[in-house]
Amino acid sequence: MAAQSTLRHTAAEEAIAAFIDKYTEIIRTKLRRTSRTARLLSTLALATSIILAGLCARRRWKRKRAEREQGQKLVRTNSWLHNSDGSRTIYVPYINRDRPAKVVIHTTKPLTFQAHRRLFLNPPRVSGLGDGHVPPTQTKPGINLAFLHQILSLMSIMIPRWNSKEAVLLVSHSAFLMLRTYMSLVVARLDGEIVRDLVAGNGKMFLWGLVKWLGLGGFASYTNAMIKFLECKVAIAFRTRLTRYVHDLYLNDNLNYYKIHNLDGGLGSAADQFITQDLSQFCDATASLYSALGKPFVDICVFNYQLYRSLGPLALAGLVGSYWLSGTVMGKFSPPFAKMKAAEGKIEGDFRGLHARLIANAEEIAFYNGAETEKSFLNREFKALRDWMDHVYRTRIRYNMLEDFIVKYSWSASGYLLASLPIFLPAWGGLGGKSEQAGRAVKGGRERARMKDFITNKRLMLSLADAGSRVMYSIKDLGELAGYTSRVYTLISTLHRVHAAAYHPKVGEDELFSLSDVQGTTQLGFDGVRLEHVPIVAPSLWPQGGTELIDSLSMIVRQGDHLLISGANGVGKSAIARVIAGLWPVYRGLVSRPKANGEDGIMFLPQRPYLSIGTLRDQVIYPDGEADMREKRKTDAHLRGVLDLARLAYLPEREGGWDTRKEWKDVLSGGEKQRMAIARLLYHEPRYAFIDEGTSAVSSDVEGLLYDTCKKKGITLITISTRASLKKYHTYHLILAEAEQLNGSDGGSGGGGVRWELQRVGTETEKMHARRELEELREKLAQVETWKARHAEIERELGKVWVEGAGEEEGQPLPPPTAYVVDDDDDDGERGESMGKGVGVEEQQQQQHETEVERTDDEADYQEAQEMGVDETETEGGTLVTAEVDEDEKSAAGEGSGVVV
Ligand SMILES: Nc1ncnc2c1ncn2[C@@H]1O[C@H](COP(=O)(O)OP(=O)(O)OP(=O)(O)O)[C@@H](O)[C@H]1O
Repeated sequence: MAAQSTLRHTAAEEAIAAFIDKYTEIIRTKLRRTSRTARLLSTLALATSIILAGLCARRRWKRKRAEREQGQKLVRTNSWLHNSDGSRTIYVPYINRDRPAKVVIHTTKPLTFQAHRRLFLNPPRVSGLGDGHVPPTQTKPGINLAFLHQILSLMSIMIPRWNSKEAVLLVSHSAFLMLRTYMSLVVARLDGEIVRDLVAGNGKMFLWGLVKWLGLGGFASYTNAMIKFLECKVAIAFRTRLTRYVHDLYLNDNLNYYKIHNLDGGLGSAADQFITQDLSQFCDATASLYSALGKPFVDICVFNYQLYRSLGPLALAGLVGSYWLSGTVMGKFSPPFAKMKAAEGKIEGDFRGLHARLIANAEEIAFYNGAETEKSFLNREFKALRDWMDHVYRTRIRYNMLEDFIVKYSWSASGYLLASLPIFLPAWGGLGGKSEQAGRAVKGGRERARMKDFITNKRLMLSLADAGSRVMYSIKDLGELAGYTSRVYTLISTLHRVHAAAYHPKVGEDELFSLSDVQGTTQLGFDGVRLEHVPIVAPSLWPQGGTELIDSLSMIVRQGDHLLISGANGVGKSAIARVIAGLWPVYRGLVSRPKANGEDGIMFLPQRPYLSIGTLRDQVIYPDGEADMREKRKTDAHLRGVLDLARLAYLPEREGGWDTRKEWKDVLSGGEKQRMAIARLLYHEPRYAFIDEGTSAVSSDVEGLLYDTCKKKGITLITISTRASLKKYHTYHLILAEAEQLNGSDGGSGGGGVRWELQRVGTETEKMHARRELEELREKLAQVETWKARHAEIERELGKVWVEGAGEEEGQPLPPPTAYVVDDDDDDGERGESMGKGVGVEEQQQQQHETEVERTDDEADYQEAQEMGVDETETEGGTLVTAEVDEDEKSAAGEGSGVVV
């Protein structure tokens, strides 16, 4: 054996050596024939190309390394890159890879949205999705024409071009599906052959059949795995397209993310459920249905043809008949899966929404100790979900029974029947029948031929039954897909409606101040903030009309004219900011404002400070990212200066640097959050800024400094506050108040009874107003003096009544008025006076009763005054100040005696 192996080894080596010699000789001969110069040149070319390839490889490696480092830095700083074509490059950290993945995101073009409006806002009448009017009315989800229109419309987003990645994935998926069908055919034939050889006792062929079987099995397994893989890839690709499209439509300058909840209301409060869960389920269902329907469809065509050939036309008619019957019966008894899925999505969304609310408001709920109440809300919602799921499962039992019986048993029975055709009715039995007739002549070969044909046909029929059952099961899946499709279509059509402001009422149904009644104009690019005859209206959800807060407001704020807007709670102060920011519609009149948000434009600081996810740096520069900051040539040192001005210089050290990531809304205190908002203002340096109660939690000394800093930076401030004390930092004062509270106003009046008045701070008119107010206060004070005198008089009289004791005359002494301290010194004279006046018992009792009533009223007033801690409000030189109650005056007013004026 060893000698044999050595021999074989030597032979192999010799063969290799001969091969090398042969080709070396060829090269040598060729080289000998070429000239010296050619040889030199080719050597040079070879060396150059090697050097160039090396250089390229090095450069490529360097670029990759720089890219990787940049990616890691961008991930750390929560930032991205702007590309010249308007796209963004972001780096996504992989969980089990040290390198982040690079993703380029292209924003959907406005033209694409316009082109798609036709599909989502003006569906064809035949689809039954509304009557051509926008917004389209909702249809019941189901397998109908509306479903066809919806899925085709969504397909135009998911597969935008025939050469897109998604189309390529689908084509490869289809190729593998067809390959698997072909393999099933080959397997069916091989199965028949193996059984035939086994029955015939042909061992060699039987073993060879097994080898082929195993080889085929390996390839079939690969095909199946690829089908699954490509199905998932298609689902992810669809989801990526749809999610990016929805995000571009949802989060843009038109503020659709605000309007969809606050103005349109078409999605309820669960847009997140639509975008996350429903969208993902829709994509999974579409991709799996493609393979669930695509493969069985191909299978059915191919296997039916094969069976037609081997079993004859009667078998084909039988097969088609059994499909038709099964489809009709199952269709009749099928529950409305689409509707059920759509309803399930909604209830799931509501439940999830409640949990999201709990997380967002955890601190507030914890302070109120509201866990029990929140739990009962959650349990109630979950019960609704559970009841619904119970109902769905119960409905499914009947359908599953029917489905199982039809697919597993009735089809196999008909399969046996059809397979017996060539045996019992050979004339009608196709190829099988013919071979049956031929086999009768060959003794012994008949059984074997029958066996082979039967096994092949049985396998074909099994595959056919499998394909048919998948089609039948897919009817249910198709119904569920219709439910998801309806939800996703509703999401995108609602977004298109909000984006295009496509609100058209039916004739004669236009409500005042509804979304279809928006007639105002917004002028962007104005250097200032101007409102001309603009009604301030709190909008209601479409199609209801809004509530008018102020009927016509006109004002103008120019550079350097700082304006304070004050008024009672709920009067509509923030509403003005909402109208100017474009959150609420301009129903009438003209609104002019700067175009840009932020630098050189306008900025709005909302009442509730917002802190984003990300690093500490992101909190200061929001809504900019680090890339924007670098583009503006601003550095961390600049940010430190900004924080210093906002009195937050200690934050970077305390929190461990600029790149620290935390849940900032929980980390920063109320005042710190407000100062962070001011820091943002100082970073962006806009020309105009709305500050809505932006310093209410900041101490008054720091408040003054912040205002001065902002003004020094050239920011024109428009402050919204209930505190008139902020007036000293402003040039103008817009007062909003109920009509009766605003005397001598030369402003406008609101339909809701709200009037407005614009005053210049510190002018003669304002001083006059202040003087008038002072006069009124003095008058009130004089009244107080009169009340004091009257009170003393009553006390004296009461004292007399008590001492003389009218009850004594009756033999029933009156109980002493315990709340009153009787001054003995004064008593005698007054008692005499009283007696002299001859006050009767009844009269005295009446007097006492009246005094007690008066005392009760006065005590209530006093308590109120004490709770407020202030006595009256005075106006000095255009600044409202509050005067504390003078302690002496308090006691004089009866604190000591228990009587208050
Ligand atoms: N999204 C909304 N939809 C409908 N009405 C709203 C909406 N937001 C506020 N309102 C109503 O509009 C009115 C004015 O609200 P606004 O927030 O402007 O009050 P405000 O004067 O700023 O009060 P505060 O001093 O309490 O902040 C209130 O009656 C409020 O209930």
